[in-house]
Amino acid sequence: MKPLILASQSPRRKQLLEQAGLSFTVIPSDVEEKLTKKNLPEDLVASLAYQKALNVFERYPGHLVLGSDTVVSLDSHILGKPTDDDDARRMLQMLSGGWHTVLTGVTLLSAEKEVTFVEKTEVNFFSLSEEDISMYIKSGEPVDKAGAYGIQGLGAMLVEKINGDYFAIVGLPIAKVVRALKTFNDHV
Ligand SMILES: Cc1cn([C@H]2C[C@H](O)[C@@H](COP(=O)(O)OP(=O)(O)OP(=O)(O)O)O2)c(=O)[nH]c1=O
Repeated sequence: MKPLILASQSPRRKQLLEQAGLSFTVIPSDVEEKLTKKNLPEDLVASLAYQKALNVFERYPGHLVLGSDTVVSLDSHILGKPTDDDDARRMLQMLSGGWHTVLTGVTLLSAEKEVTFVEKTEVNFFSLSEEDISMYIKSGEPVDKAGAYGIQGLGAMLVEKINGDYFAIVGLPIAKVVRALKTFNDHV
């Protein structure tokens, strides 16, 4: 297989690829993420994952590049990373006491082949008091995370149930990524 590049600044994605025992280099993309309202969340994460992969592939055309993007979707709202504490509060209030969907788009891109797919996981939050939300925001954890929480950290305390792939919530559906990578084996 061609040398693999993870086009992501996310420490969680790096950790998941390491957990899978893969050798790779991290080169974050410099794609500016725009959450356009008109996109369906599926289309948005697929498009951003592709843009991130392409951005790095153009600099390293001899490599196999992995790009990814995660958003939270609730009714017709798409939640990315909060812009500040007030935005994090608004998001956590919206997510309190109900189900939402976490969508993670993945693109694998080499000179010979491209695969893009979207993984959806349903997450049910406990009802959160204002105090729960304030304490969680104070922890600083919401800052760089879609939907203003991280299930792998303190955010685990907010979650009553999930339906789907836990690792896709953290940022990468790792088992499906490894299976998709195997389809690139012919293209050495
Ligand atoms: C919902 C949720 C999201 N997240 C994270 C995963 C992603 O890193 C982040 C969403 O932002 P992304 O824009 O998908 O990724 P990123 O900016 O961290 O990294 P890059 O664009 O370089 O790949 O939210 C968690 O870590 N835990 C969670 O429970």
